[in-house]
Amino acid sequence: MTVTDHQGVELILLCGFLGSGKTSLVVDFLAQNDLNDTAVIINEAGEIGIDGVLVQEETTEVPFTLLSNGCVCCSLRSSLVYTVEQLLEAPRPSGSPPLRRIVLETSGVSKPSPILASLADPALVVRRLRVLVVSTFDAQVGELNSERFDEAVAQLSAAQRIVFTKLDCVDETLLPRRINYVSSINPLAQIVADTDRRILVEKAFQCYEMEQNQDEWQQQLTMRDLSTTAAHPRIHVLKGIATRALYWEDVAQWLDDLAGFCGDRLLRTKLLVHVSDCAEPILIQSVGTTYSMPRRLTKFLTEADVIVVMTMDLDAISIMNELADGIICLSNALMPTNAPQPLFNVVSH
Ligand SMILES: Nc1nc2c(ncn2[C@@H]2O[C@H](COP(=O)(O)OP(=O)(O)OP(=O)(O)O)[C@@H](O)[C@H]2O)c(=O)[nH]1
Repeated sequence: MTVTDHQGVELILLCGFLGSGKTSLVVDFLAQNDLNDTAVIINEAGEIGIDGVLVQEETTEVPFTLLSNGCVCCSLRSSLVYTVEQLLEAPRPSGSPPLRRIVLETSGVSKPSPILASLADPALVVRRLRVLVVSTFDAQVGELNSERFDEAVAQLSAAQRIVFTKLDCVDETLLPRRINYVSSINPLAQIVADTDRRILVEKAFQCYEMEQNQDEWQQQLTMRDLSTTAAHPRIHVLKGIATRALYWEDVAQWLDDLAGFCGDRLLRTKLLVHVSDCAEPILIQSVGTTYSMPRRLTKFLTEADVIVVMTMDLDAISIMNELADGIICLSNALMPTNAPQPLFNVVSH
């Protein structure tokens, strides 16, 4: 892995379980904005593209592609890469600004991890595509989907931003409980739960523009206070601390080892680390075992490292036993219900 600077088009990977309100969110976004810097791709598992029709009803201005009859997380992976490449290459209509954002609405049963692996295609990486995972959470259905379907958990745990939908159908006294539940699955995600639909929709599709929003990033990288959060029975949220001065090569090796050991059980990794061989702190993330390109953060002032690993059915002790000589010590930030406390001590620095 090498460290690069970033710029370019942002791809908003919109996931969320079946019927959780993805298409409605896209339709509202197109309706309330005059978008000339955005393109939309809709993926539907079935042959008949209802979502696509709904979105096209709303706009004829925005470049639109339908990938139907299969999932972009399995059968349509090469079509997805080709489609994104075409959008990035297409000449812009005269008078239009450069393409800034592609919204990819995935089918409700897609898992984000394989899609992210596809989007890590070298053809897209050289075009500096940045990916932001946004997941919808149906506040009316609440916990049910993620209790029953692995896909729903994978979508929520992969997200950098979780947008609550159907808030108009939920008693507002229930909202703190819902937020608590979502935090137990993904304490790192930005939660968007505005009851004003217009504001919610705007926030849902906001580009990260990281260079301008360092404070927001810092806030998101720091885990929320989890003291009142009830833990999910299968999801482990682990925090890490460096046991000695870090070199980038060692960090890269540790991440490879972590992915190799955890495999499918690795849901999410987020590291902001200071390394001895680079003046700026480095940000690297994964969804599943797919790591994003590491980034140097030029405006990040904090001295503290942030290391968070989220796993399914795999605790800190098992990982620490496997990566025994590791440079990073993991402990539980949030204990799954009934799980034993770790036996090792966290080494501070
Ligand atoms: N009351 C209310 N209904 C909503 C809201 N969002 C979506 N719906 C309704 O929920 C149903 C499903 O919404 P969609 O936007 O099609 O959901 P989706 O996630 O795109 O569904 P799939 O494509 O099947 O995965 C539709 O009947 C919508 O009208 C909301 O915020 N409030």
